[in-house]
Amino acid sequence: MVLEIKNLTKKYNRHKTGLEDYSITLENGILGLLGPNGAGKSTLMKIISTISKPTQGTLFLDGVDIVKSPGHIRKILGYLPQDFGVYPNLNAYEFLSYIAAMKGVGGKGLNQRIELLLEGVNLMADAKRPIGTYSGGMKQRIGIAQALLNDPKVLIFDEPTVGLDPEERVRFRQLISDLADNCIIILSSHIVSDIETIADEVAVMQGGKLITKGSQPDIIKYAENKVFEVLIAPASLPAFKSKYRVIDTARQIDQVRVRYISDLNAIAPSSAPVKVGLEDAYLFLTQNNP
Ligand SMILES: Nc1ncnc2c1ncn2[C@@H]1O[C@H](COP(=O)(O)OP(=O)(O)OP(=O)(O)O)[C@@H](O)[C@H]1O
Repeated sequence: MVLEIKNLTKKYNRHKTGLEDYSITLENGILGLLGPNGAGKSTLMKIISTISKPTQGTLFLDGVDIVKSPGHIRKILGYLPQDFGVYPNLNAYEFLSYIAAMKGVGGKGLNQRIELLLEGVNLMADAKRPIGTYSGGMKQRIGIAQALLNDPKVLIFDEPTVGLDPEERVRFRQLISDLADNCIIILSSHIVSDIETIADEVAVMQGGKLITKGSQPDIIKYAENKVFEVLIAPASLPAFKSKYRVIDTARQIDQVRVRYISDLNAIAPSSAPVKVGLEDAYLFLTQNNP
């Protein structure tokens, strides 16, 4: 499948723009959306899910205009919104059966599919108690399961790992990695490491705009030779922070190890370059595009 998004703009009102002239082309595989609060990640996901209409721009899925024909994507869409709500009195079976009915998914295999999904998100043991008694992470997992009910070909997860413990994060990754060959999967996260372990490609967004999209090695290249480490006295840290863009600090016995972004010709004395990762590149890119 190919999803072609061109010159997408979403204006909520005269003062609020969610997306501005946003163009991106997606094919099967996992795209990680990274961006600070207000970058436009949810706005983009809502427009692709046809929950929200763009002010301008086009979205074509395999050549079909999904703004004009939303039904074309809805029947193959799985969507976990950021503010996913549940019916607290229903148990997991009942809830998934209800969502299946809403999506027009039925047939003989439905119960088996529901069980498979409940196993996939590790909720089998709790499937018969009301969802209202679930923890936040368990509710999130039922949200993940409902998105997968209709065997989707376009899967959109807005902050899917919120509330999941490390073990459940791994389980989530496994669940969606298996689908990525035949599916366009888009997921947003504030946790760079979640995207890092799973995404084939990464799109970095800020202020409603796409800063860049590419494979992880391509994105990481932006920060090469731009990130350094130095040991300084704790008392010098405030002055250091006012001069450099500090990414991270780690307290040593009587010093602080500071990781920071700088041009090579402006680094602090005794600094050493570091091997950069996706988080460094993300911070570098969003810092340079205020
Ligand atoms: N319904 C709305 N009405 C007015 N402005 C909105 C609305 N929804 C989003 N916005 C604004 O659009 C911009 C993009 O918001 P969006 O929720 O898409 O960002 P985000 O990247 O998903 O952020 P977060 O990570 O905080 O969820 C923000 O400035 C936000 O305040």
